[in-house]
Amino acid sequence: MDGRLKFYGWGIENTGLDEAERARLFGFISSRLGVEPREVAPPRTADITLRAPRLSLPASLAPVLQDGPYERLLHTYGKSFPETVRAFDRDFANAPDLVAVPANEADVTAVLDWAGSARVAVIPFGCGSSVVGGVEPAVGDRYAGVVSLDLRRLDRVLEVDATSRAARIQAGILGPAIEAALKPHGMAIRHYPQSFEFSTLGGWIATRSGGHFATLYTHIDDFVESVRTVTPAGVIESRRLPGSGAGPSPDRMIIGSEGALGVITEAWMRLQHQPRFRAGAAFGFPDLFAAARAVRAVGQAGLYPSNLRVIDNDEAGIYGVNNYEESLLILGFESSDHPVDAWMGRAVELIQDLGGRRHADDGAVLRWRTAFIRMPYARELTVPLGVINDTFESAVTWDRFEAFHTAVRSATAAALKEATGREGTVSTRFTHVYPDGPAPYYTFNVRGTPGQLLQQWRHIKTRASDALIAAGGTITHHHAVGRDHMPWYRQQRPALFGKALEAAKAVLDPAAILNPGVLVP
Ligand SMILES: Cc1cc2nc3c(=O)[nH]c(=O)nc-3n(C[C@H](O)[C@H](O)[C@H](O)COP(=O)(O)OP(=O)(O)OC[C@H]3O[C@@H](n4cnc5c(N)ncnc54)[C@H](O)[C@@H]3O)c2cc1C
Repeated sequence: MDGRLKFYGWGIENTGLDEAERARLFGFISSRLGVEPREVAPPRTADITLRAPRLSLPASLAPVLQDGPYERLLHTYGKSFPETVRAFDRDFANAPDLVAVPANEADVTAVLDWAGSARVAVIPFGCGSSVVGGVEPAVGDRYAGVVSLDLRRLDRVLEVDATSRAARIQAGILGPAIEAALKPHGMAIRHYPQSFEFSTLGGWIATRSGGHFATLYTHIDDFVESVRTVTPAGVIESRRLPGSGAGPSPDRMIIGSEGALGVITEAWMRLQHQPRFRAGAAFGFPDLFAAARAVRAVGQAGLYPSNLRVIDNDEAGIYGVNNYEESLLILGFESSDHPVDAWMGRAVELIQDLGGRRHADDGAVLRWRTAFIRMPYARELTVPLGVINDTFESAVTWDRFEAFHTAVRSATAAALKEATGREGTVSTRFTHVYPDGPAPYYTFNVRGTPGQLLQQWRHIKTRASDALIAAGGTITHHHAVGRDHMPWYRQQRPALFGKALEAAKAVLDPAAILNPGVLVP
């Protein structure tokens, strides 16, 4: 990575939207939200006074621990809306006392040993792209202090097993570095979350991230062959196996453990050969429900397209894909082995039978994809102008989908008005699709009131989350639980399962130092 990460926004310092992209963003917030665009300077390290570290550096860990202001600021927040608001408010009250940057697994163990004996909380940190409050050191006053444990020096692909198509990869490596290391072998994981450039393998595993494939290999889970985790009680490493029926899976306990059970240090990951055959098309539908019927037909036909996304009329309009006149269905197939025309042909037939209007070219798809990749840079421009912008995602079975969507969308739209007194926008897309249901992803925007943005956001988030749990969805399909989703995660998970998780945590992390407040209260 060239340059330093921003501690208040997306990507590297001095990068962001270009002039044309800013003009489009500012056009949207002024015409749709009534916000007067202007440029606001972001926070600088020198603007912020941090509390003095409550911990002194133990001599034995001196090469691993840092207490410089930039490192402490960078490790205070992830990239969620409320975190960005607080960063622009120069509120870094929960900054970690120290940042640990271990060079190897022995360093990780040493940090955990010291933290356990000194009652210090430890927050595992990949690249801080959490959007659910997963990395903020907000741990209350039960602890003598907090250390953020950044895995960025564990950044190598260690071994490639070309026969089994798998690689042993360290947890702190960023997406593009995995890609570069595997390229000479003609392989890749082919897991591309939108945050690919600035997120790590360990973060993906810890959060059960959702990636490129819209069907079949939707989550990182599907690519994990085995995983190695350092816990305060010792190391757990699962056996490399293509599959196993030997009891509950140890990998399943670690995948999605969000830094609360241990520090993932490396994993054997299943690889794919690079695709040689591809086919794709875009279709228009009058509305989301019409497109959803076609998606269900393709999703249940056993064709498993790599791409099967829907972007509703609002999302298409906001992203500049069209003029809000239709929902866009994007279809794609890929294979490293065989032509995909037969699968493509059948999917096109199903979609057209259900009313899809095939686009003559892929202009709309390209416009959407470009805006989608660049969108993360928008928040640092809109937050200081008082725009409340956030996303949330879920999954629900097809039998409930239409009622679910109607309830969630209307609760969210109503909450925007209740919170701010103003109309906002709510748009939807499907990120992933299963034979038994879709994963809908919602984005909302509204002009908020500077000084009250956090309370207004909290009201909207609560109403939307209540609605999606009441309508039978999950509080998260791939963004994870973090601190923000805990109230609804507790409602969703079976109570006895919660107890079993607490018991597992008590064994693996007896002093309860790991990411307190996440997954286990
Ligand atoms: C613009 C944007 C787009 C996004 N797009 C997607 C998307 O398409 N799909 C998706 O699933 N998510 C997405 N996310 C969310 C986020 O990128 C994912 O949750 C990602 O997996 C986090 O990776 P990270 O390395 O940044 O982890 P961090 O944010 O640093 O950490 C996330 C959580 O994992 C824990 N953790 C991190 N590393 C380890 C480790 N080695 N061992 C144990 N625990 C660890 C942390 O304690 C924390 O609880 C997006 C976020 C942003 C800001």
